[in-house]
Amino acid sequence: MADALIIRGLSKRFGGLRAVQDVSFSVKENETVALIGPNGAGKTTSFHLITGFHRPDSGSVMAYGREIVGLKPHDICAHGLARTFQVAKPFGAMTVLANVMTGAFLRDKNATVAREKAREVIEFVGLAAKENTPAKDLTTIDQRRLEMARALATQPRLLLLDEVMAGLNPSEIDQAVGLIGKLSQRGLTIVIVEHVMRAIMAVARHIVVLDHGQKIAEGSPKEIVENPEVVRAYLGSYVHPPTAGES
Ligand SMILES: Nc1ncnc2c1ncn2[C@@H]1O[C@H](COP(=O)(O)OP(=O)(O)OP(=O)(O)O)[C@@H](O)[C@H]1O
Repeated sequence: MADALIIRGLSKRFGGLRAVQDVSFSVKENETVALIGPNGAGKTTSFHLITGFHRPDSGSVMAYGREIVGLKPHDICAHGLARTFQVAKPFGAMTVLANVMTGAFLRDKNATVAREKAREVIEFVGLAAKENTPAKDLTTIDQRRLEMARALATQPRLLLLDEVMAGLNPSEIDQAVGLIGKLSQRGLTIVIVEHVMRAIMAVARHIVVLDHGQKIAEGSPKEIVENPEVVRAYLGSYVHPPTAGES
């Protein structure tokens, strides 16, 4: 399979803090890759660097054969990379439909076409009954659905999901996992930042682990949960491998 995204030597400092240090990884087309690591590891900053919200100090981001470092977020979105935000930023007073149409307008300025496209993704994420609800009145899971719908309305090839499961209860997490699975079946390439490990294990085929801005491991979910350095830096609180003497 061809590479959708090739990241090489990505670095970003904030004053003296090296938020992302020489990070490299690739994402193949139609693959779901998870970016995990402890708080402050540099995951969201990596998303900001990939999607043009921050400019890296050094490094390269090739998306579908084109260098996108230096492009504006809008142009990166037009190139097929859409993202959600850790803290949802809908237009609160606007309805679900109007919010999603703002995404659809990227591809088509015709309001009728944009409305049609927006309705299609609203239906897909399960918000059809609430298309006229103001965004500020949505529950947490519906706000996440709206975030995804806004991103999907831009018709991306690659979707970057930043902690879309934060604050969801277990059954809502299952619904979100199901939705991500359906997107992958539709052919979308997905990069997901998430702390909910059982969700990561369910959706990701490949995992990249960051710690203090550096990549400390990458591999299949099985390789990652068995990696002692990853367990030490991050997974210790989630996975308890047998200690000496246990079977
Ligand atoms: N705009 C900024 N200015 C200064 N420091 C920043 C800025 N953005 C992020 N940082 C710092 O960079 C480091 C990496 O932050 P980042 O948000 O990328 O981590 P993260 O892995 O996404 O964490 P979390 O899991 O808590 O969301 C942190 O120490 C953070 O405080």
